[in-house]
Amino acid sequence: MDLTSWVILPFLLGSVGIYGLLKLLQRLRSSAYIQDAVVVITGATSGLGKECAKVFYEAGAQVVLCGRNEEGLKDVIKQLCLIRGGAMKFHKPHMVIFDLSDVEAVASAAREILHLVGKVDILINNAGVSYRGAIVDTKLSVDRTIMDTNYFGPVALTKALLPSMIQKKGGHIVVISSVQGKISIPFRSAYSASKHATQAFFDCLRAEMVPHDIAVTVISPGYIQTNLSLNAVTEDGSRYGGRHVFINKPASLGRL
Ligand SMILES: NC(=O)C1=CN([C@@H]2O[C@H](COP(=O)(O)OP(=O)(O)OC[C@H]3O[C@@H](n4cnc5c(N)ncnc54)[C@H](OP(=O)(O)O)[C@@H]3O)[C@@H](O)[C@H]2O)C=CC1
Ligand SMILES: CCCCCCCCCCCCCCCC(=O)OCC(=O)COP(=O)(O)O
Repeated sequence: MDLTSWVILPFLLGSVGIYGLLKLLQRLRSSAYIQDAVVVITGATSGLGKECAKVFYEAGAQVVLCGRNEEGLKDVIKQLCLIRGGAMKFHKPHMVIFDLSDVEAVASAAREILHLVGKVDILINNAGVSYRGAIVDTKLSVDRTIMDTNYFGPVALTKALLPSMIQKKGGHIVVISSVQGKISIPFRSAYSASKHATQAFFDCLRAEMVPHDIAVTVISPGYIQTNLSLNAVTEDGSRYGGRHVFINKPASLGRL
């Protein structure tokens, strides 16, 4: 036998084997982390929230779906119950109905969540609303509406659930911000301001939660085609009702 058969071949096969084993362990560890975990998702009736609900349900999490539209939530739950395959064991999804812009409703929703499932492992602050308008024409009440939903809502829900997470010494808090939480663009002042505030608050929280083993993640997506533009609030508080036209030129700000 030559050098290839005695040294290189066993080395290559061994490396592939070890790599495969590590990958398998990694997969088992991450699915074990999600299996049975309590995952609370706001804005679960549509877009990113609905997709998160599917992914976590499919991985065996106990999902608590939050929203203000009962029929919408029931519809998502029906869709989840049709999912086959994935987790070793599926948990019946829960729903909690409240308007995120009403801080008192948020506090009682947090109590309801803890009563239903006893703890929260992962909180996904996803719900949000868009805004379109010129600053000069926009009523202050509109700025407040956007801040109430996109900033005070997630802040209030997080604060209400935080003591229970600190007590159990662990968990993960996620918030869906936006590229607009880092860069401001014209005619989106209230939205961008709400996302900048969100970024700042959750950055502070991340640092404060280090001793409690609670991870805090701010996610900043770019454009995704969902119902967000459709439901954007305009200068006078009315619904925008249109969709974005994506102009396929890299240099243009086609969605402005
Ligand atoms: N789509 C995009 O391009 C991007 C989105 N994002 C962020 O992602 C998150 C999800 O948005 P996306 O999925 O796109 O949008 P959707 O409009 O599809 O979903 C928004 C969700 O938030 C809920 N929601 C809105 N206001 C309230 C409220 N006051 N109380 C309770 N629930 C409420 C909606 O409920 P209902 O069905 O009752 O309206 C809906 O379930 C938002 O925070 C958004 O800012 C960030 C960057 C890009
Ligand atoms: C060298 C300098 C380059 C500077 C480039 C600036 C580019 C700015 C890009 C801004 C991208 C914003 C992505 C926003 C993602 C987001 O939150 O999308 C949702 C909305 O904005 C709300 O939807 P609507 O359709 O109502 O705007």
